[in-house]
Amino acid sequence: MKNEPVISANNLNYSVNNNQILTNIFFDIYKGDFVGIIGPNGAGKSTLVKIITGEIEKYSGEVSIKGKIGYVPQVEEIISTFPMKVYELVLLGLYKEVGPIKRFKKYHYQKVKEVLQLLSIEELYDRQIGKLSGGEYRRVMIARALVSDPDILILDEPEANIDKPGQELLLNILKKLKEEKNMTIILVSHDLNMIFKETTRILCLNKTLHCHKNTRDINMKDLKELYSEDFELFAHLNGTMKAVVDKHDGNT
Ligand SMILES: Nc1ncnc2c1ncn2[C@@H]1O[C@H](COP(=O)(O)OP(=O)(O)OP(=O)(O)O)[C@@H](O)[C@H]1O
Repeated sequence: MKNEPVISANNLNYSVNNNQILTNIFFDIYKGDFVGIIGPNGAGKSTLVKIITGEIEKYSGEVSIKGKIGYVPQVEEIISTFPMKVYELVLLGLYKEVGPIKRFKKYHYQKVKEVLQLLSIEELYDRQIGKLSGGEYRRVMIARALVSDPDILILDEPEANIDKPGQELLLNILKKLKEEKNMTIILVSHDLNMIFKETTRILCLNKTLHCHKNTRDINMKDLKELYSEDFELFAHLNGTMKAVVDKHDGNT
């Protein structure tokens, strides 16, 4: 029998100004799951993530979370004039633990070094964040999410602005976190190649939950339903994605 879920949504509904954004969402996510959340633009993926992280509080239904969450939000522009060094940004990930009054201790700085090392960016420790490349900045944001040793890591479109080698590196890091720490990982992404390559479960979301299955059980029908008539174009634009889908598509 499986353990208790670490994230559980029970009849979750969310609307803003009478605009229904999420409807009747039920799902359970278990420790060590590597979950991909996919769906078209405006499907409510980021909204769902913000509900899980607690950023959005006024929803109806129940969402229960067991464990500490590390969150890498969708790409924000780097404010190049903002005078902050990489280690200072990563330390902000420990802010909840240290609080507004206490100062960071030596071991907090050590923790920052360790997490930068894990992500192979230790040489960025002292760099100004405004001088980082887009890919470097993404990894620093992941470091900030990981520095507090979360049980659950949530990443919202982390592949944006990163080149192919950078994406491979990112996937390898996520794989390592799952294998070595049995971390629960949630990855929101439009890159279906990336999603199909490493995730174990997929949530297909478009305002309602179309399906929640093992990645290997997702088929073309599920994806066509999710992306509707735009799917053929979408598949074409994604190029090799179709091959990945076909590989998994044992039923049609
Ligand atoms: N604060 C808000 N006020 C009004 N509408 C909102 C608000 N936040 C989100 N929405 C709407 O909710 C819907 C879902 O948005 P959300 O950002 O969650 O989608 P998404 O699936 O993450 O999209 P994308 O793939 O484009 O990032 C959109 O139609 C969006 O315009």
